[in-house]
Amino acid sequence: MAFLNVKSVEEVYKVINSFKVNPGEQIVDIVDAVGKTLAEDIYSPYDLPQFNRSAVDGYAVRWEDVSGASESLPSLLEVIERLEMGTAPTNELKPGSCVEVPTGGMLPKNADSVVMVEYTENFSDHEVGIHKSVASGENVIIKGEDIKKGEVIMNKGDQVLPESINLLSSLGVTKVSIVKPVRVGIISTGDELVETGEEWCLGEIPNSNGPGLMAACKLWGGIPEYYGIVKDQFNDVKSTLKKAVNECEIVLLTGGTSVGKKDYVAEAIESIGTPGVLIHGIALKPGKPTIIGQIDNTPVFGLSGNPVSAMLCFKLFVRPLLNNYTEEKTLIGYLNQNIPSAGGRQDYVPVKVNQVKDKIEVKPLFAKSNSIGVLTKMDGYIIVPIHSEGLAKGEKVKIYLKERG
Ligand SMILES: Nc1nc2c(c(=O)[nH]1)N[C@H]1C(S)=C(S)[C@@H](COP(=O)(O)OP(=O)(O)OC[C@H]3O[C@@H](n4cnc5c(N)ncnc54)[C@H](O)[C@@H]3O)O[C@H]1N2
Ligand code: MOO
Repeated sequence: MAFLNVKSVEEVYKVINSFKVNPGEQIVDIVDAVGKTLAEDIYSPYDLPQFNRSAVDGYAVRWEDVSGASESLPSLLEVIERLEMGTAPTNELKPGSCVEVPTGGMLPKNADSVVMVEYTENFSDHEVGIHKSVASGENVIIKGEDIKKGEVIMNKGDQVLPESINLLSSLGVTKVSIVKPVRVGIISTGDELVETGEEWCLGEIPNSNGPGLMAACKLWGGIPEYYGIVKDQFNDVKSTLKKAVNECEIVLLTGGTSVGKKDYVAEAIESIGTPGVLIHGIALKPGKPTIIGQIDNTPVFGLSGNPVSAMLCFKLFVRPLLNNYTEEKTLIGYLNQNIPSAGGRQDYVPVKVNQVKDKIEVKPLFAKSNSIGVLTKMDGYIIVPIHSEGLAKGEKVKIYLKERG
């Protein structure tokens, strides 16, 4: 039986890394680019800041005019201008003069430092006493100190974050080119399935994989295209798959991956185009019967009908193709009981974590891959390596936390 020739997870990643998913590029408003991948390097059109600015509310001075100033012997300076925020000074400093500046305000020519207002005393509208000396450059943000004109501020391939939008806005950049979100076709196969929201009879079940996978696509930067429920009929699976392959960059099917009489997914993939099925069977639990194929240039995934397996295999194998990859968050904890394993396959065991005093306690949730409830009860997974026959109580483990985007 084809899928008994299982491939290791590493071999699967080699196949996945060979896939070229190229949805093209698109220019969007910067706020709409958040979470997306940049398709271009971005160069700064300006120095940042664009002018020498004060970091404090105070008086812009020439440092030598206030050297030696103290409470008992203040330096007396002429106030030649009181600068309003958002305007440029109209005067330049001459020896013995100063300009009052607000935080962020532009420094007049020849000013090299700013004395904080707390260390000054207004003698009149045009005279201020300075009670403290400053070093040259003190309380000043120099033009271009943050970013230089022409500097690469973001690289092609970077993920756009809210803080990137702040930076781009500060430089007047309003649109950027991003990699278009990947369109992912989702087909739920199964005679027993009804759409969520519809009534169902005993023996039938609501299609939970369809909405679950659509949500996963959305969360991780793809655009889900839902093709509905398809009965376990070879021709129906084939025609829907063909349509989805023509319209999407990746196609997912759920159900029909095993070796049951009405499991047609592998056959349908083979019947449409080449190279067809590349992998059928992975040394992985849950997810053993997973199918990975390619029809012309479109990767096609036959995910197990079992929801725990479908969601895990999406995360492991489909998500890296969505151009939205961020490092997985992990935690270190200690098992509170033994976990047996058959060996010869990599086990992903759902776990709950609890902080007990100064230690993270890890409780395995021994759930079947059809136990949907575990998807919300679990905090993450731990991995039992392929050649291990289990993990022992007290063992230190890495927890791959359930991700939220
Ligand atoms: N003889 C063997 N049988 C099975 C093997 C095996 O090695 N030899 N492997 C088992 C494993 S492991 C898995 S995983 C499943 C994979 O089954 P299929 O992908 O063919 O899925 P179905 O049989 O269609 O459904 C399995 C299960 O999931 C429910 N399901 C299906 N679709 C949905 C959906 N959209 N939403 C919610 N639930 C769904 C379905 O009702 C079944 O209960 O094969 C084992 N069998
Ligand atoms: O591989 Mo299956 O998802 O364990 O039941």
